[in-house]
Amino acid sequence: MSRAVAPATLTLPAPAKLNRMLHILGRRNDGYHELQTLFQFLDYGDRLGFTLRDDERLELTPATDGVAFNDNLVVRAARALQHAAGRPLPGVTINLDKRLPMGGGLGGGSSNAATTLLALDRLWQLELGMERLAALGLRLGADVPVFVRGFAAWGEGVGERLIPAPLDTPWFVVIHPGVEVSTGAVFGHPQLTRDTPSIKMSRALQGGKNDCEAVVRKLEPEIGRALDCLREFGPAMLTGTGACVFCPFDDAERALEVEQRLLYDSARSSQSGCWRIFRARGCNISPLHRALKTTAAA
Ligand SMILES: C[C@@](CO)(OP(=O)(O)O)[C@H](O)COP(=O)(O)OP(=O)(O)OC[C@H]1O[C@@H](n2ccc(N)nc2=O)[C@H](O)[C@@H]1O
Ligand SMILES: Nc1ncnc2c1ncn2[C@@H]1O[C@H](COP(=O)(O)OP(=O)(O)O)[C@@H](O)[C@H]1O
Repeated sequence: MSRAVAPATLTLPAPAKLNRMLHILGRRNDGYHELQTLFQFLDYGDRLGFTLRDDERLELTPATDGVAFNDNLVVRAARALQHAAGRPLPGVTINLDKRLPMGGGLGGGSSNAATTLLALDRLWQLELGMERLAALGLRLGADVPVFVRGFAAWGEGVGERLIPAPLDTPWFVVIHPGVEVSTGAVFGHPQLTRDTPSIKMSRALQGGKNDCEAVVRKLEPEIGRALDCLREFGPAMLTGTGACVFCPFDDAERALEVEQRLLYDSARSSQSGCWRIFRARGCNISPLHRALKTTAAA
């Protein structure tokens, strides 16, 4: 049977995610927390370009600010695939066009890792399959599997048990309040709510809360200010462990109006003076998977 010729170059999106709600049910023996969450993608994110090389080197351009080469989730994902393949593979130059704020609760690093796994699986013609790729992803971070699988999902466990979630797909106005919170600091906080009873997805789809909000407000009051500001316009929430907050709108025009109002007002509302505000549409199929379907050989 003849195989399709694999492309030598691929350019693909690495979308952001939002947690439309996030409950913490308890703490496991290994210290990780059992969650229930609704993941949804945004049609906004980073972009990665992959070009096969004539040698065996792995290159990443430009360097990611504040992240060492060997710690970069893009590099770790490429190495995990090389290891799984168990045979020598051509090198690759990876270009990362970073737009998502790091540590913002938008899952940028995890999304970069997932895009790398799927792109190199195709370029290197490994055909490892979804289950293997999601399992490799989980070793890189709890949020990687949802980006690998590519459907909006009800996530349980640490977010690795995923079933498709029929979420509405509003427009969102997102604020990055110009501060950072560490995921570890939130999960390690003594006052974190850790005893929310388990619910069914159908109930979560009716609207929910983020159990990290109270602790995140304590750790970074600027995030609380951004939330309060957005709540003047609708049911705003925190994504993941922050720092980003978001508010859904049924129509694009209203989202644009709110975005512009916030851009105008943010100098007054913010204390950090560096809020970043953007608008994006929620999607239940990842832009990565849409692009992979349509990307032909370069
Ligand atoms: C909470 C979520 C929800 O989407 O959002 P983010 O705000 O980080 O995007 C994620 O599950 C985060 O996943 P991820 O960002 O990969 O977390 P990791 O780097 O694996 O974890 C950092 C640290 O947070 C703690 N941690 C993380 C996840 C979890 N379910 N329980 C935990 O206790 C652990 O102490 C861990 O060492
Ligand atoms: N390619 C990458 N992009 C972003 N962050 C990365 C990357 N590689 C490693 N990291 C590390 O992962 C951490 C979490 O990043 P990110 O996934 O963007 O945020 P969050 O988990 O809050 O949604 C960053 O603070 C950074 O140290």
